[in-house]
Amino acid sequence: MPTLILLRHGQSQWNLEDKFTGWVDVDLTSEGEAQARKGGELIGQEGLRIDRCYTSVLTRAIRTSWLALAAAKQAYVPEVKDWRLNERHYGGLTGLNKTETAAKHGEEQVKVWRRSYDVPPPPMEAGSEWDFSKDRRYEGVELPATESLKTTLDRVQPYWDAEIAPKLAAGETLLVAAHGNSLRAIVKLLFGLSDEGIMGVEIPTGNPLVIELDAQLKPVSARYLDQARAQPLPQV
Ligand SMILES: O=C(O)[C@H](O)COP(=O)(O)O
Repeated sequence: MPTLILLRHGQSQWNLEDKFTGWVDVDLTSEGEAQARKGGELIGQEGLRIDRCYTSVLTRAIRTSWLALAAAKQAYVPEVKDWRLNERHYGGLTGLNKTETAAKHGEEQVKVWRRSYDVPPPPMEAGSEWDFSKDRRYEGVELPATESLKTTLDRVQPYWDAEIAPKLAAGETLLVAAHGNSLRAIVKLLFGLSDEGIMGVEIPTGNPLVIELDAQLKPVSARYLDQARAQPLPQV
């Protein structure tokens, strides 16, 4: 049965500092490393045999995949990295403290920026200290200045359709180690959630979400392996 394991990276330094991160390449904290290892141990204990791993080009997701695969005793599986699995680009909010931004613009506005489906945060200004245009990871990529969840899904979906879905359709078990919002985009797609339905979905760090799929790649079951740190899931 096709099986997809979605794993959000462990706690990053900017998760800890409560900052909008997006594409900034912030590393894991020691707590985040421990979460990634624990996620991998749980994958191993479940007897899940991973055929392939997909991750973003951001260190926190890549290292989460390495730590988890090693803890699952499957460090040898092939791994592919692609920017299209990156976190959503947080535009002009990048690097700002989330609580301070809510105090300045109001909780409601920040909730719209963080969780609405199609309202993007303000764009990143040209020449910002977080400008990624010289970063060789993004050579040839038409860089966004900001992304909503919708425009994140617009770049995740072609990758999903071309690279990930065919492997699942062939019956593989895949680990996708990525980010809160690139994974929310995949959850919206897989579960057919409405634009409102996805707003309430939160994905905890370092907690493997195992989704079994039928031959049409419709979810037949979904559960977090660490029940103590689980969040509500859409109905299958
Ligand atoms: O980019 C970030 O700041 C986080 O990884 C996800 O942030 P959010 O939960 O505020 O969307």
